[in-house]
Amino acid sequence: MDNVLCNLLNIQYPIIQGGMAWVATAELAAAVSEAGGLGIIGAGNAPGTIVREQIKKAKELTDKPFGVNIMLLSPFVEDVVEVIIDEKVAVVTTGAGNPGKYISRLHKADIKVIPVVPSVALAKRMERDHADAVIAEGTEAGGHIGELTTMALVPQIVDAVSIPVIAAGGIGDGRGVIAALALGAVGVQMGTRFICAEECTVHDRYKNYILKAKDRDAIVTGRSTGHPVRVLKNKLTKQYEFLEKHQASAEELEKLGTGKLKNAVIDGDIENGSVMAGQIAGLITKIQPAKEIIEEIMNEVQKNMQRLNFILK
Ligand SMILES: O=C(O)COc1ccc(-c2c[nH]c(CNC(=O)Nc3ncc(Sc4ccccn4)s3)n2)cc1
Repeated sequence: MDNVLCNLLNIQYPIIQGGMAWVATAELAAAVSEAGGLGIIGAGNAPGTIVREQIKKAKELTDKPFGVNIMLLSPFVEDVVEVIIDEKVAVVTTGAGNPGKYISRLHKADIKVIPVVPSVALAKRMERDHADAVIAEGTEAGGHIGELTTMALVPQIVDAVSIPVIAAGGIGDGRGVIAALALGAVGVQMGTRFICAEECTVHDRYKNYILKAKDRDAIVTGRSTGHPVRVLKNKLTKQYEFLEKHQASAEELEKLGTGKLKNAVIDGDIENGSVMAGQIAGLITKIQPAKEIIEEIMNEVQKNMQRLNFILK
């Protein structure tokens, strides 16, 4: 497609898969890239050695461009940046912090840098720091989130910066893609929908918990710690809410949450693990190959654009 994002990243469709910690492995990233989107490996809190293994595996699975997401709360960020440069990864997205100090080093290695931003202020700072684009992620998203909705955040960032804006948060089908483009975005990033891709390696119980989720099941915990995270309701969130209600310390809350994403993703413990997912979970009804997800979404875009043209003429 002749689209700003497709031309920037050399991809067929303006669809990026979210680089979710523990969830976005090489298998998922390669399948999304093979299908014409941009697959992203989620570095999460993993050390450089693990990230390098994932990059090498993705290179075996696809010749198409793929990226790596750097989670800026990780203790291994410096090491991961060096591995990404050494492995000549095409694109880096970043989350949960300000990547400003890494951008010039990544650009020197001819790597595109696309930070996730939850606010206009950070989007403007990223433009000043020469980011190639920004992902404006609304609070509807799963995992670590900001406070503004996608509907409110995206147009304000589009008006505030001149670099391309990608919309994320609460987007799960062709209607969401059209809405994002209407708000001025050049493409979308989706996380929760791709967790339900066949190639995603999370435990089946995690995927099925998303399929069973209703519109109000994706709730926010941890606001009191300064690191709000959106997850699906379960026993863990009830424990978390009890502790937050009784003014537990940030350390106690941190202790409760540590390692819980892995428990859900690897062990399939959907009751006591952290089942990170966005508010769009209630819209997702099936597990499909990544190629089928992307083709279905692009068909919905075409069909709904015709419907819109009809209504608006
Ligand atoms: O430095 C500042 O000005 C603050 O900057 C930022 C603040 C927030 C963000 C932000 C919001 N959303 C994203 C992208 N999404 C994400 O990063 N989602 C994530 N999900 C799970 C993650 S691992 C984690 C992290 C915290 C607690 C528990 N686990 S990271 N980035 C980006 C920058």
